Amino acid sequence: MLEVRDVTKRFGGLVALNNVSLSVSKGELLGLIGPNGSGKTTLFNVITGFYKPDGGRVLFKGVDITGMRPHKITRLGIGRTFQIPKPFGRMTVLENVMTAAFYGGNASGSEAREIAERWIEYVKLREKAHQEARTLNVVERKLMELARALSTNPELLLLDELVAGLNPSETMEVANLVRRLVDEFGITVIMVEHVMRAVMTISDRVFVLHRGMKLAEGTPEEISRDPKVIEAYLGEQVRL
Ligand SMILES: Nc1ncnc2c1ncn2[C@@H]1O[C@H](COP(=O)(O)OP(=O)(O)OP(=O)(O)O)[C@@H](O)[C@H]1O
Repeated sequence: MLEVRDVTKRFGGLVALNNVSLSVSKGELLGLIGPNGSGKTTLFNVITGFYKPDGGRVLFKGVDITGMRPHKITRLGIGRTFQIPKPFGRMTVLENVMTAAFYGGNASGSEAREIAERWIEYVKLREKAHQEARTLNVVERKLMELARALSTNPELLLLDELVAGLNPSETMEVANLVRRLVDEFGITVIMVEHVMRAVMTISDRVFVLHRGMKLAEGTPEEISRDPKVIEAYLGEQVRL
């Protein structure tokens, strides 16, 4: 479904991604982890066209999408959430999600409403659908962000720290919603996450970035006992 081949991205003298290769199969949930500043968000930005890589290629379903504009990539079937959601605060939840379906998913007006309502229901925000987005709390904003990404009708969904800032029970609730997207809807997911319990519980496979390079890749069990990974995280407040 997705193939990242030897991608390099520099910011001035800083090499944020150094020859990174990664592939994801259809229906897989890949956890993407790594200490702060290891290049996770940069990789998402390269895949979704927000950054043009300095080297390497990105292929989606066999099509070379390297350097394509973000809206075009969305329409090809790659959706994403952002680490810091920026909703239209004075628009309602429904309007926010409909906008994503309309512009990102290319749906007509009535279709957009139907799609938006379906995903709002899925993320359990139905009771808030007619409230302004600015009235939502942290969890609800995250869920609305997820509904917006889903409304663009993605085959591949990139989630950037979706559960950051949530309490442990909210975290597992949202993590389970994500797992169901894969199991019930066949959506392929790459999830960047610092909350190890969530990543290790729901991922099929985990990919570890460290200083812009691949450090390790394997099942959650393999990764949590990999000495290289444990060392990379030493000094960070994470439990593998
Ligand atoms: N637009 C930019 N301009 C300059 N440097 C950048 C830019 N975006 C990212 N970087 C740098 O690239 C490196 C990788 O950053 P990135 O945000 O991808 O890491 P991350 O793994 O997502 O980190 P975190 O877990 O803290 O979100 C960091 O050193 C960061 O400061």
